[in-house]
Amino acid sequence: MDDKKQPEPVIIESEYLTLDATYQGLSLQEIADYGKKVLPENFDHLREQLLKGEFENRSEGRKVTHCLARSIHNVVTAREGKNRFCEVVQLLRSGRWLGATGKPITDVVNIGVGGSDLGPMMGSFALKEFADDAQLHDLNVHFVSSMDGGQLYAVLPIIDPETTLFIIASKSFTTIDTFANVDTVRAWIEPMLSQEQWLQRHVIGVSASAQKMTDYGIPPAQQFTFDEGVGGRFSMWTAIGLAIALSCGITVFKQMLEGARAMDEHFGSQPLERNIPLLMALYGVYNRWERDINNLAILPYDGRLRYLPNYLQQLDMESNGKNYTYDNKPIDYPTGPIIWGGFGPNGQHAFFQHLHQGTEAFTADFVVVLDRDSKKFNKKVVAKLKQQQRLAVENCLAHRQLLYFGAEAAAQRPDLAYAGGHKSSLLVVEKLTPKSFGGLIATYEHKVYAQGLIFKVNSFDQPGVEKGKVNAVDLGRTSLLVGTSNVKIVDCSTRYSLEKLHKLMCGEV
Ligand SMILES: O=P(O)(O)OC[C@H]1O[C@H](O)[C@H](O)[C@@H](O)[C@@H]1O
Repeated sequence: MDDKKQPEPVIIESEYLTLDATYQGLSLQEIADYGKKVLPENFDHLREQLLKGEFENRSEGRKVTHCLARSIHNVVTAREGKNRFCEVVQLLRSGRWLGATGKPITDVVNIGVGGSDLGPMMGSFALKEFADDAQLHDLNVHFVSSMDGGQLYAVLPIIDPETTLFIIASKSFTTIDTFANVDTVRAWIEPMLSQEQWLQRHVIGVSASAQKMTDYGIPPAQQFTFDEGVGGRFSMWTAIGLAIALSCGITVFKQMLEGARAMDEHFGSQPLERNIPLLMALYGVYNRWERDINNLAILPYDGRLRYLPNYLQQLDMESNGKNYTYDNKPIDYPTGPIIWGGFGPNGQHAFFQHLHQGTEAFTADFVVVLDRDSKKFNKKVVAKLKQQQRLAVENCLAHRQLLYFGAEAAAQRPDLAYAGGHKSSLLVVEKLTPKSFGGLIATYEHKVYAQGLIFKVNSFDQPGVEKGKVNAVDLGRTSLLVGTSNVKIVDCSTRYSLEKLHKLMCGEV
């Protein structure tokens, strides 16, 4: 197979990140020529518009402004115009924020879903070890997103209403999942605190709508807003990232923004042949259109990045999973792929068998971090941890090599034949730092943007999800009617479960 010949190296370095696209099996010249064919003629202008916050999100009638959000100066309360964000982070991290009964806050629960959960959770987890050690007070940060209350079930027993603060994170401040969790919390605090006490000392709201937070009863000094033009899946750079700042400190948060800004600069200034997000976008489109591969596995080989696949799933699939163009014409060609994946080293012991010898086509992004420092352990332990990091990198390289080149089997062992030929990229981060992390996430944002332009979709709306929400409300109304004569359910499968649910709720089963 041609594909398995020694490929030409395609290795592009940037400040925090290297893209090794050698195993995409297309030379730099070939992918650059492809780019010239598929990129819109005015790509340079559109790229500049994005970076300046001037790109038009047509269906929602506003500009796309997440690149402007990458500055701590923008993470302020709209109300007071001063940097209350930093102040609040410092108060909470130093134990000087007291609850209504005078006890310091020890636990913070971020209640949000989608973009109001995935970014803050990923960032807090990835950057925890960089937490500013000078803090006097240890703050535990928890995440609750699921509408079924399953996560609350686990968190409520380990926190105390008197020492817990809740971040209600919701761009729209209407999402039912989030407010279902908040309602349960409001019932839970009752024996210890009044609703008034809770709102005054135990809640921070983050939303694009100050009015909705005020209507909800959140004091202005505990409200953080951000621009409507920042989509939910692009909002971790705004006050939605409060949980990251609380977990790791304001310096870490600022450095993360700085890393993202450096990648904005790279994306905006580098020619196609040296532009990492753009090359990633082009290889992705090539795999989708020319090789007919419908999925991309995200495989981080560093435990700190274990939530990256979940995050990128929303970023990419909600942005480019579209079958209509930005000017509302039906699309008859493939658009964004299915994004899936998981923590690479553990995946080796779980789903990699299918990658090596299954019958489906896929592509993958392997993400490795070469080295790590830790001031938290003695020299001997640090040396061991470095060896572990190296072990993970070597495993990553070995598997991806086998996936690309395959292996011949001896005549008597056909089960050991690996067809190979699987295309992948390798993203190399020398050391995971707040800056390189910010740069990595911004790389994917720009990749998704460039692909959206090629697919001719609006990457910044999500009407399918919104229709799903409306249907869920309708079904909820129908559900209440089950058991009465005027119920209208469209299909037998939905009827079966609703009737069973109704009986359970009425105690008939
Ligand atoms: O932040 P919120 O307004 O609560 O929205 C949370 C999530 O809900 C939705 O269903 C959207 O599809 C997501 O893009 C969004 O991140």
